[in-house]
Amino acid sequence: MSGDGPTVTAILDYIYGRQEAKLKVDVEGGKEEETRANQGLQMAITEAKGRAERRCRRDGVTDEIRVTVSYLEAETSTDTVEREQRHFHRDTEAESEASDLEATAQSWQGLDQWRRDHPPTELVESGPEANSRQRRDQHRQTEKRGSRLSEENKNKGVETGTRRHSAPLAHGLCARNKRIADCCLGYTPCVARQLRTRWSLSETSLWTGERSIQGRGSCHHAGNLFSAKPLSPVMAKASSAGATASSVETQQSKSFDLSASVPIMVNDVSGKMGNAVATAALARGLQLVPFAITGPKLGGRHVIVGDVDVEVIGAEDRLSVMDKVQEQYPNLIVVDYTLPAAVNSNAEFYVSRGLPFVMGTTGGDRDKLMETVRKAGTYAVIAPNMGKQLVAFQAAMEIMAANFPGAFAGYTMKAVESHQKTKVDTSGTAKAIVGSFQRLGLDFAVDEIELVRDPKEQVERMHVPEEYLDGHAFHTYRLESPDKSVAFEFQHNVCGRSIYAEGTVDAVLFLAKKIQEGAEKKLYNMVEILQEGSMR
Ligand SMILES: NC(=O)C1=CN([C@@H]2O[C@H](COP(=O)(O)OP(=O)(O)OC[C@H]3O[C@@H](n4cnc5c(N)ncnc54)[C@H](OP(=O)(O)O)[C@@H]3O)[C@@H](O)[C@H]2O)C=CC1
Ligand SMILES: O=C(O)C1=N[C@H](C(=O)O)C[C@H](O)C1
Repeated sequence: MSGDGPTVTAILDYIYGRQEAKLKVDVEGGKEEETRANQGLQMAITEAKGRAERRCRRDGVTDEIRVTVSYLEAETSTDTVEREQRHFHRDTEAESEASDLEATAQSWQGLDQWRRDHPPTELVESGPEANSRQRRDQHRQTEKRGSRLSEENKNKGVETGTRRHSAPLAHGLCARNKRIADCCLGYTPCVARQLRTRWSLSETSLWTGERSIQGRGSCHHAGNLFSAKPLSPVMAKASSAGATASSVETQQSKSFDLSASVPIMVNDVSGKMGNAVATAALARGLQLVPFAITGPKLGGRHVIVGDVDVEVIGAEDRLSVMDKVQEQYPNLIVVDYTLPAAVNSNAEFYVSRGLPFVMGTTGGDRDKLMETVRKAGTYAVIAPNMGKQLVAFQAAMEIMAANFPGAFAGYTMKAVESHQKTKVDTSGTAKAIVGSFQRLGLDFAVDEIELVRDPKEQVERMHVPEEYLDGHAFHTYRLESPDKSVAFEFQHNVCGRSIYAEGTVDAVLFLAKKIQEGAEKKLYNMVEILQEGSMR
C-alpha cells in the first residue's frame, strides 16, 4: 500500500450502440484484501456508482449500469511521470492516436490497455481516499504539457486558448475547432473517446481545416452529451471518406439527442453581461441566435460575437422578430441581462410566448416576477448571482439561517457593496445575503446596504483594481456583538464577469435538460442547480 493510501478512479463509459453503460472503478495503491475491508474506500466506490447511475439517468443513456471493480498494484511516482511524458508525445500525434484509440477502446481489455498508455489527467469521479500527491504530480505534468501544446499550436497558427487539454482527442479537436475544443477541455479520455466516436467520420474535416464543421456543430458538457448537427459539407466529407451520409445520420440519430444543441438568444447582447454570456456560450458550443431584443427604440445595431453577427432589435419590433426566431429555433432558450426596469415586462413577454428563460437581471418587482412565471408554468431560472462559488456562499448562508435562526440576534451589521458606476440598483446578491442575516436574527433592512459607485472611492477605500472599475462586485458584511467584543466579517470580491457568464451557460444547459426530461418542476434558482451538481 502506498504511503498516501489508495486512489479510486472511476470511469463512466457509455456504449451507445448497445445502449448500455459501464462503470470501471480502479483502486490503485491498495491490496485487494485491505481495500475490500476499507470502509472509506468502499463508500467512495458506492458514491462513484451512485453518481454514475445518476449521470446515466440524467443523460438518458440507459437505465442499466454494469459495475466492475478491479484492484491494481501501486505505481511509483516516477512511473507516473514517465507515463505522462509518453502521453505528451502521443498527444502531439493526436490524429493517428485517435485511430488507435477507437480500435483499443472496444472492450474493457482495450480500455485497460488504453488507460495504461493514457493516464487520465483528471479523475472523473474521485473518492475521499483519492491520493492527492499523485493527483498533484499529474496536474503539474499536465500543466507543463498544456503550455507546450499551446506553443506548438501557435506555431501552426491554431488558437487553442490557454487551458490544458485532457486527452489527445480533445487536443485534436481543439486544434481545429475552438468551440468543440472548449467543450472537450476537462473531459477525461473515456469521454473524449465518445467524442471521437461521434466525430469519427468528420474528423478529417477537422484536421484538414475545413471550416464546414464549425458551422453549427456543437457539443456541450451538461450530461456529457455530445450533440452534433454537422452541416451538409461534413456529410459530404464523410461520404467521400467511405461512409454514406445516411449511415452517419443513423448513427447520430441513435446516439444523440439533437435538442442538446441549445440555441440561445441573449437579451441584450450589447450590454456588458449579455456580451459576456454570448461569448461564453459560443465557447461552450451553444448556438447563438443572431437576434437580440433590446429596449424600445434602442434597436438597429449589430453586435459581432465570435463569428455571429447579432442584429439587435428594438422592443417595438419584437413580436414579428420572435415569430420568425421561434419558428427557426423551436428549442430556443432566452437569457436576459437587461435593466431592473425591464425585468417584469420582459418576463411577461417570454412567458406569453412560452419561452424558457434564464433571468440574470436583478431588481424589478421580484415577487411579481416569480408569480408571473409560476402562473404561466414556463421553464425558468431566476437568480441574482450566477457565479458558482457565490451561489455556494449564498447556499451556505441559507443553510446557516435555516439551522440556527436567531443565532445573531442583537448583533449589528454594516453591509457595503461596490459596483461599476453604471449599475443602477442595489446588488441583488447583497439583498439575498441580507435576507439570510435577517433570518439569523439581525435587524437590518436592505435599504441600509451602502452603495459605492464613485470610482475614486472604489479605488481608495474599497481597493478595487483600476482595470476593473467597469466590472467589479465587491461586498463586505461586518457584524458586531452588542458589546463589540465579537466581530465577524464576510467578504466576496469579484473582478470581471466571466464567473457569472459561465454560470449562466450552466443554467441554460440545466434548463435544456429539464425541458428535455419534461421535468415537473419548472422554476429554479442557482442554488438548486448547484445542488444538482450542474455547475461546472
Ligand atoms: N445574475 C448575475 O449573476 C448577474 C446579474 N447582473 C445583472 O444584469 C443586469 C445587466 O447588467 P449589465 O450587463 O452590467 O448592464 P448593461 O447596462 O451593460 O446592459 C443592459 C443592456 O440592456 C439593454 N436594455 C435596456 N433596456 C432594455 C429593455 N427594455 N429590454 C432589453 N434590453 C434593454 C441596454 O441597452 P442600451 O445600452 O442601449 O441602454 C443594455 O445593452 C443588471 O441587473 C445586473 O445587476 C450582472 C452581473 C451578474
Ligand atoms: O451589476 C452587476 O455587475 C452585478 N450584479 C449582480 C447583483 O446585483 O447582485 C451580481 C453581481 O453583484 C454583479
